[in-house]
Amino acid sequence: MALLPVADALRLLLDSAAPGETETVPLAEAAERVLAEPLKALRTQPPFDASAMDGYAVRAADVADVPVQLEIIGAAPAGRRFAGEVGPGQAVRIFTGAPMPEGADTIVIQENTSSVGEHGIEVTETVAGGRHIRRKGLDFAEGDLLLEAGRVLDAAALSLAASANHATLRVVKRPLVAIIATGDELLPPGSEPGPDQIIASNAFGVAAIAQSAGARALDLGIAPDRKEAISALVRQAKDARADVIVTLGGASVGDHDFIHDVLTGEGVVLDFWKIAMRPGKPLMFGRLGGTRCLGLPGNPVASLVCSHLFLKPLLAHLGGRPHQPDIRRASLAAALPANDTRQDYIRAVVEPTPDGLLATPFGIQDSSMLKIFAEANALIVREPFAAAVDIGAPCDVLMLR
Ligand SMILES: Nc1nc2c(c(=O)[nH]1)N[C@H]1C(S)=C(S)[C@@H](COP(=O)(O)OP(=O)(O)OC[C@H]3O[C@@H](n4cnc5c(N)ncnc54)[C@H](O)[C@@H]3O)O[C@H]1N2
Ligand code: MOO
Repeated sequence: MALLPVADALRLLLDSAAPGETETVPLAEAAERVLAEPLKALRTQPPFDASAMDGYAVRAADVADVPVQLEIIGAAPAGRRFAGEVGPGQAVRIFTGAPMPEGADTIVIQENTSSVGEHGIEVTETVAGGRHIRRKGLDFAEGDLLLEAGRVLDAAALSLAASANHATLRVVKRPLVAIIATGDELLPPGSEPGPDQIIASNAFGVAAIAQSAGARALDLGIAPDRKEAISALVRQAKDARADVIVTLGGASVGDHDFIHDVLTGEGVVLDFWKIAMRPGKPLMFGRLGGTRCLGLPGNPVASLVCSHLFLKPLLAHLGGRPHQPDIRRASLAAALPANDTRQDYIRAVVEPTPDGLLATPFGIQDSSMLKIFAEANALIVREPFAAAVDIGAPCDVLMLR
């Protein structure tokens, strides 16, 4: 049977994947969350004409000719306005952020004054009317639209929401990803493996990728290669109301590869199984009601490459986040042979040179090899049936970091 092209698999996977439920969170917990509804200002900022400088609130007409002496009739620190009115020949000591007193129409900064006795100043520089005054509503007015729905709440957005007097924000719920490892040979890190056992590694990288896409990861541990044991964890994932269930391993066709049977047995309707990609050929995707199920191949590099290419955009869509793979042009530092039927993702180091990016592929690309994956910062992407190419040929690279 012909393998499904990567682009078709991605289309099926993202079909109808849209942001789901929303929740209200305190502002202090809203960083990097996705705003679920447009945000309007609950107040006007500044709520009054305010001084932008430390100095004196005066009448511009009084300081048209300098030097001139003025009488200080009071003070206006930030948070406490001067109650009276500034008359001719008078000034009010004022500080940045304080409301402008009645009668004054400009600010003389204190550097342009000197003290005269206990209650007077001499103004040494003239200043035009309206200087150093922040007008009421300069930043925003009550009712203004401040942030669009879908905005990822970065530093400026959070401070703006706070300034507009929102103590909580309505955000898109972070999708929950339940991760199930499978395999009799697997033990968690920190164990003492027997002679035929290895350490389970995939869940950690997959969880990290899920979290980088704004999701929560729930590691349900390792099921042995028994259908009932795997089914039990799939049900546990359902009970936890996972939006996405990810299984690791058992996706291929061996005698101990049960994921296909378990998922379909649990009622999963498969959208696809096996795609034209290396690594990652046995990738499986289906739906169990509203829950999406992604069966990742067990080989560690296949698990992670499939997570970058499929799980990440799926979670971004479900969480209402933008997702744009970072694909760039580079030239090859090594010749590559002709490609076969599968789209190839080749671990490589991409580095800048005066002539542009240079991509150096690792020589051996077995999909069990994590060390070179950790050294790689990119994947060279080769189309199915791509012709053999020489050193220096252009190529596409998917940047990973
Ligand atoms: N006859 C065929 N055999 C295989 C095919 C095929 O098309 N026909 N495909 C190969 C490809 S491609 C891959 S990828 C693997 C994936 O198979 P599975 O998804 O069934 O994975 P497993 O057999 O369970 O494990 C493969 C390998 O990865 C190790 N593994 C599994 N889970 C983890 C984990 N959580 N952490 C670390 N390592 C893990 C496992 O021990 C195996 O060494 O199938 C090929 N075979
Ligand atoms: O996914 Mo397998 O790792 O293509 O070899």
